[in-house]
Amino acid sequence: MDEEAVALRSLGKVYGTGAGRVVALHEVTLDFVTGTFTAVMGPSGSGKSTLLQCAAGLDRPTAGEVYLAGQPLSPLSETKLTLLRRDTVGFIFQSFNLLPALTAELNVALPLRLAGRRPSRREVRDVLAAVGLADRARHRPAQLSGGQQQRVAIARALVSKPAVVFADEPTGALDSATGRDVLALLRGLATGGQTVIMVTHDPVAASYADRVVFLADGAVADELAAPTARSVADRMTTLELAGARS
Ligand SMILES: Nc1ncnc2c1ncn2[C@@H]1O[C@H](COP(=O)(O)OP(=O)(O)OP(=O)(O)O)[C@@H](O)[C@H]1O
Repeated sequence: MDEEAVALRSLGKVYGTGAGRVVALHEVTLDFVTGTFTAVMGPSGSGKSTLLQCAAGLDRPTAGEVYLAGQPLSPLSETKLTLLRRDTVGFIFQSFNLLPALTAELNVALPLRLAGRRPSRREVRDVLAAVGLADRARHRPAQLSGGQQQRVAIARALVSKPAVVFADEPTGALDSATGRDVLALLRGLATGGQTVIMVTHDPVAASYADRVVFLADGAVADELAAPTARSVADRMTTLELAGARS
């Protein structure tokens, strides 16, 4: 399975028991080929965030298997899983989770320091430059705009050069111009050989991907290759109408 950076096999996730039981994912089988950019879309509650959390090894599925870099996750202890995540994946969330007391460069360096490495200033400055923040390295989050903070968070996710980048609504809090910059950056990562998996509600954001996977009621409802904003929006309307009828 070396061509797939991430593979999901008959993945299931059930939350709660009895009357409070929710089936968030059911029999989801998907491959995310190395060097591709996939957008995951679907109505609210369709299981997008759950899929991302399970695929990234942040949450355990209740059925099926996740393969990350060819490695099945279910046999791994929490410690081994943490190490694999640290070496393999980067996360970008809508909330930036930067440490307010640290400068941009210290925020970016943090994951490497936590992994016991002492990153060179050059390494950190290069990744800040890649997100267009070369001149902001010494600024703290409160001295940066929302878009700049998101780019610091992206630099932090990228500094360890992860094989797989997971992004949950990465442009949700950004204005459209900054959002486009972030999407172009994610597109560039995939072109450079990293694998990007992004949850979004926005057809324009999805159009930057190579493929869109549509979820409905915790299952894969459809896929679209070479998406355009128009084709994604049309497909979503069709799925929503089908959902409203069922
Ligand atoms: N920790 C939890 N406990 C119980 N139910 C949960 C939990 N997390 C998610 N769910 C339920 O699982 C289903 C899928 O949720 P999920 O957050 O994955 O959907 P989503 O497609 O990301 O939604 P949204 O677009 O609104 O963020 C929903 O019915 C949700 O209420």
